[in-house]
Parts: sequence; structure tokens; C-alpha cells
Amino acid sequence: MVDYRREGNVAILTVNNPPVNAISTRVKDGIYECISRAKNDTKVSVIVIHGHGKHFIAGADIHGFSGQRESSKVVATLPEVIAFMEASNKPIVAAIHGTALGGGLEIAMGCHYRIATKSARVGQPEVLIGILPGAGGTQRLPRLCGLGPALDLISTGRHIKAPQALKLGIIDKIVSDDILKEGIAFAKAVIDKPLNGRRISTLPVKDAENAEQLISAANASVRKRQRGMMAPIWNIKAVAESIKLPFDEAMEKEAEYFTVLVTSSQARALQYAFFSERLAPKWEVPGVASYNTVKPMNIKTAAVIGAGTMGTGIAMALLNARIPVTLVEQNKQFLEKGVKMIQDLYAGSVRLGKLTADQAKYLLSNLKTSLSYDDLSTVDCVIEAVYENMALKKEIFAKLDNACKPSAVLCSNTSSLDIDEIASATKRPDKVIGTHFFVPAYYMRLLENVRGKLTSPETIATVQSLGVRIGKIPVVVGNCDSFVGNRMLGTYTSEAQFLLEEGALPHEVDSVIKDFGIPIGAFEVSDLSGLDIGWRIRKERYEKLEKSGKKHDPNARFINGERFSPLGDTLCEKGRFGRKTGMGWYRYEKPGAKEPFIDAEITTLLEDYSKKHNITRRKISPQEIFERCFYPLINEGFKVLEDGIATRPEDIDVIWINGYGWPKYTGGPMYYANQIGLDKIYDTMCYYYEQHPTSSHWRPSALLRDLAKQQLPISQWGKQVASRL
Ligand SMILES: CC/C=C\C=C\CC(=O)SCCNC(=O)CCNC(=O)[C@H](O)C(C)(C)COP(=O)(O)OP(=O)(O)OC[C@H]1O[C@@H](n2cnc3c(N)ncnc32)[C@H](O)[C@@H]1OP(=O)(O)O
Repeated sequence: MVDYRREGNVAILTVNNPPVNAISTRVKDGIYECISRAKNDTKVSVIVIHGHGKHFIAGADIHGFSGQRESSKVVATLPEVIAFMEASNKPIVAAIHGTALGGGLEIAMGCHYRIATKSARVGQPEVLIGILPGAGGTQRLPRLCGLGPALDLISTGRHIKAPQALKLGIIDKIVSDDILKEGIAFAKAVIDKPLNGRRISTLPVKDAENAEQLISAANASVRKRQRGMMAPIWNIKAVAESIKLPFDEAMEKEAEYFTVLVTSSQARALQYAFFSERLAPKWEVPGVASYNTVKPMNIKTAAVIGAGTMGTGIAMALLNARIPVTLVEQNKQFLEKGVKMIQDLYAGSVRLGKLTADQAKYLLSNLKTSLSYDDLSTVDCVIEAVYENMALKKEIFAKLDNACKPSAVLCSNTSSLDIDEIASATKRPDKVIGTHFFVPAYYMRLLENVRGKLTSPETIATVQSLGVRIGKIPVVVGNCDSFVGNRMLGTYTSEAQFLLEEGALPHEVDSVIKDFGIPIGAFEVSDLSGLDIGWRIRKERYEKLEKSGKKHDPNARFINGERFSPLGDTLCEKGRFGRKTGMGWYRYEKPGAKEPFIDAEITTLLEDYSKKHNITRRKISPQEIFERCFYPLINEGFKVLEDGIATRPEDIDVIWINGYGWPKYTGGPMYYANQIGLDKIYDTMCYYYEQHPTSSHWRPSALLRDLAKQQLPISQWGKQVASRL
């Protein structure tokens, strides 16, 4: 795990624990033993520590925090090992490449010098997995780079690149990519230099005079940006101890706060989410194929059909990954508008310093435009992103099938439509797949890849690997109405409206949702995306019903025996489309304004509506609002597993965290359900099903019922799921 060798008077310690040199107990022990050996070896004058493979050290082994720790051969803890390194009278140089994160940066700060390659990144990302730097990071970093930058890095968990780390004083020098050679050369040059001033624990904290202001600004930022998360608050509290207490006493506080966090349910949930996000690309269709049995096609060029918000966002996601894109529209004006949108967004990134002008120019140079499918004969992959209309999508896929080479993969960015029906318009249904992006597509990390009945494993592998390449978290799901995310969302939006019929007001429902940690309420989001979108889809459905001889009554509260709320339609008929018209479920100062206000007109409308339908309005408790919004959503997740639409609960959680703003610190709806207790969820579902028998989303899932009896950890649900498929 840690190799020791000597070159002249330089001892070289190589940490070798693939894939990221995480600090397992054996790595920690290995470092301690090798440092002891070097200290005792009279031929050694200086020590270099570096990492084998792609990283220096990416932090403690996260598996170890949930109790799967190996026993230790040496008594010293990681903070003690680092103190032992710092106390060494022989200089130690950390030679950093790849990343030095978490415990990795803490080890580097226990060294007397740090050098790094230009592309190396450093950071204290512990907060993102619900803990804090527990090996002196909260105390050494403010001494090294100042209180302000330390508070920022530790409370946000962000990584910074070597040039910025150099400016902040976290590293001493940027060197060439031959990191070991550079490390040895640097070490030889510092052999005789005194170590006074190089032991970070002995230094004063920089910017201590501004402590009060810096700490309250950090707390304010956390309250705004990381609402509901306990780790950022405790991280700031730990850093603040560096101002109040001597190093050793502050280290005791760090250890105390570390214990609070590492044993918290938020930390466990965040660590579950960390591994679930890394599991998602490793797709598996049970009994068919999986990521390690099929090779993806190499996508060298792509095309996007449709230059609206979605199409341009997808084009940018591809361009950002250096994939040349042809953007196709049927109308020159629309095409020009789309290109302008892309140019403006890149210009914005240049203004914000996220891209240089040259980088933006290069990315744009890979964008071609066309008004004809004839220009698509050589592309490897096409992503169609026109509006949701089956007839239109089928027409486009038939044309693409004729225009594209036989090996090209044809993707539809649909959020709900039947992939098999779209594929039926082509002679290559094996190469057709849904790629459901989320708005804005260049930013949102989720990609729901929807496999049809005939989609080939190679096509699945190809879009999964493309997803990773363009920086997304790709999740494979099956084909059904609205797939996984939107199917579960449907139960939540329906129930939110039923609550309005029975006595709640939009802001009361939204505040329960936001208090749980979802950043935006159900009615706020509906106003943001526009009520008219759902209305258009519903009107198509009413027309279809009418064609089949069933007259649609605009006041009907049931469709085919299923409870339905016509409230959304009523608002649209009044021109209340949401933010864009200055009124929806809320009122806005003017069309396009962002801040919602409670609208007395809506309160009256709801009261009149309830009276008209003989519903006695009542005060609905936050607890009932919570259960009615979230329990059917969770139950639908179990039905999704039962139907084989998702193959793993982790995938559902990844979808909700990354596509719908579900608070990551609760692990996602499936993990959260397990925390509440599946038996409790099941009993509550049964209770409400009795009260609301005309809402089938209250019918408890059979999988939920069976798992509720067994109380298994989520990692062991797989067998139950598989036995139903
Ligand atoms: C008393 C207590 C003392 C000290 C406490 C210290 C606290 C810590 O140090 S906590 C850990 C802090 N570090 C991190 O949070 C880093 C997490 N990792 C990453 O950010 C990334 O993995 C990366 C290092 C930037 C590399 O990214 P990428 O190249 O995209 O690869 P991934 O797919 O993310 O990861 C590859 C592979 O490695 C596994 N892995 C990564 N980091 C860890 C880790 N710290 N512990 C265990 N495993 C880790 C990851 O799960 C992947 O595994 P697969 O099996 O291949 O999916």
C-alpha cells in the first residue's frame, strides 16, 4: 500500500492504493511505518511522499466511515501520523499530482513543503459527504492560507487548481508533470534549510483580525446556499476554534465535532449518494447485458435537431466536451436565434471568467448549422430535441433513418413519450434510445437514458458512455409513460392540487416542501415552467377522449374513475400561465418577475371551487401535507422497481437528487423511505388509500409491502426486486 525506497539520501514513499490512493487503515499504517523507517535511516536526509497512478491521495477511504474499517497495526490515528510527520527533523516534501483532497491535503499539510503539477487540484471536500477534515485540516488550512480562504474551501468543499493554490500559499511551487523527478530535485534543494516556520501547526492564523466578520459571512452564505445541511455549520465552527484556542486544544474540538458529524444520518446519506452517483453509469439490464459486457461505440460527431432552449443546451453540453455538433432547424430564423443563444451564453461565461475568449472561440468553431437532414450522413449520433408531439417526432425519426448512416445512434430528448413508438418510425429500432436531458441541459447533471424494447445493449452502452463524457450522471431506465422521474413527480403534483381542493393554499404546500429541503415548491415550479405546457398536453388528451366518444366535462373531478383536479385548467382559462403572465398560482409584480406573492384572487377562487363541489375546506397540518406530497411519490418509486423500469433503488435516488432538487443529505426518496421505516410508509399508504380510494397512487406497492416486513438495508433490496421481474 505504501512502498519505501531510497535514492541516495532521499527516501521515497509511494502511496499505492488504486484507484485514487484513498487512505485506508493499511495506507495510514504504511505511511507511519515508512516515515519511522526514514527517520531512523541514517543515510536519509530528506523524504518525498507521492502517489502512484493518477492521484497523490484523494482523501480518507469513504467506505471506512460506515463501519467497514480494517484493524490497525499501529496505534497512531491519522491526526497522530500527521503530527509525527510534521515533527520530523528531516524535511518531508509532498509531490502532488492529480488530486490532494481531504485527508490527502491534510497529509500534504503535515509535510514541510508542497509542490504540485499545474493540473493538480487540492481541496477539503469532506463537507460534501457530511463530515469535516478530521486530521487537522480545519486548523492547518487557516494557518496556511488565511481564515477567509480556509472558510470558503472547507465550508463549500470546492477543489481549486494548483495556480490558485499557489496564490493562496497552499503549495510552494508549480512544477512539470514529471512529479517524482521534480519532488526529488526539490527535496535535495531543501535538505539543509531550517524547518522553523515550515511546521504549519506552529504558525499563527492569517486574517485573524477579521475573524468575526469572516465567520458570520461564511455562516450567512451556508444558510443561503446549503440550507438544511448540518456539516457546513460544524465545519465553520471547527475552523473558528483556530482563532479561539491553541492548536492542540482546537484539535480536540475538531475531533469532537468530527464525531458528531461522522455518526450523523446526514453523513451516511451523503456517502450513500456519493457511491450511488458512481454506480449509475455502471448500468445493468438484468438477464440482458451490463456495462462490463458491452463496448460502447465511439461518438466522434453529433447532431442536434431543434434549436430551442433544450436543443441549444444539449448542443452546448456536447461542444463543451469537444464533440463537433451540427445544429439543425427547419427555419432559418429559429436557427439563427438558437446560435445567438449559444453565443450569448459563451460570452456570459467569458465575462464571468469561466472561459477565456480563445476557449469560447474554439468551442464555437465546432458548431455547424444546417437546414437540411442531408448534412447528417456522416454523424455518429443524433439527438432530437423538438417539442413533445408524437406525430412530429415520428416524422423526424423516419427522415433521420433515411439520412443518417446505418451505424448512427438516434436519440430522442423526450420527457414522457413512448420510445418504442418513436423507434417504430425507423428501420433501426435497435439504435433508437431516449436521452432525457434536464433544463438547462448544459448545466444539469442528470441524463435519463430510456431503453426501448428493441434498443440494443451497444446503443445503451454508447449513450451511457457519451453521458459520462459530457459530464452527466447517466442512468438507464425502462420505457413507460414519463419514465422514472416524471412518473414519480406526477403523483406529487396531483396530490399537491388535491390538497388545495380540500383547504390548503399554494404557499402552505410549498413551504412544507421547501422546509424539507427541496429548493422550490410545487406551485412555484409550476409558475416557473408555465402552466400552459401541461394544459396543452391535457387538451390533446381531452381531444383524444372526445374522438373515442367520451365527452370531456371541464369541471370533471374524475377521469375514467380516477380523481383529477381541473384547477390547473381553470387557471389557464383565466390566462394565469405563471411567471410569464405575472400570475399563476401566485401573483407577480409584473410578467417575468421572479418573486411570488400570495394572491387573494387564488384564495377566493379556491374557496368558490370547494363550495361549488361541496368540499368542506379544513386546516391541513404540515404533517399531512408532507405525507400526501411525498409518500405517493416514494410508493411510485417502489412500483417503478416492481415494473423493472428502474433496476436499482440507487438509480431512483440519483435521478431525484440530480434532476428534481431532492435534498442530497437525505439520500434520495428510496433511501429516505428506508430511514423513515418502510413499515411506517406502508401503514400510512394503507390509511390514505382507505380515505382516497379513487386515487390509485395511494394503492401501496406490493414490493413496498414485502420489504416493509423484512427491514433490510437498501443495498439488499436487489433480490426482492429481481424476483419480481
Ligand atoms: C479522523 C479522521 C481523519 C481524517 C478524515 C478525512 C476525511 C476525508 O478525507 S473524506 C474523503 C475526502 N475526499 C473526497 O471526498 C474525494 C472523493 N473523490 C472524488 O472527488 C473523486 O473520486 C476524484 C478523486 C476527484 C476522482 O474523480 P473521477 O476521476 O471522476 O473518479 P470517480 O469515479 O469519482 O472515482 C473513481 C473510483 O474511486 C472511488 N473513490 C473516489 N474517492 C474515494 C474515496 N475517498 N474513498 C473511497 N473510494 C473512493 C470511487 O467510488 C470510484 O470507485 P468505483 O468503484 O470505480 O466506482
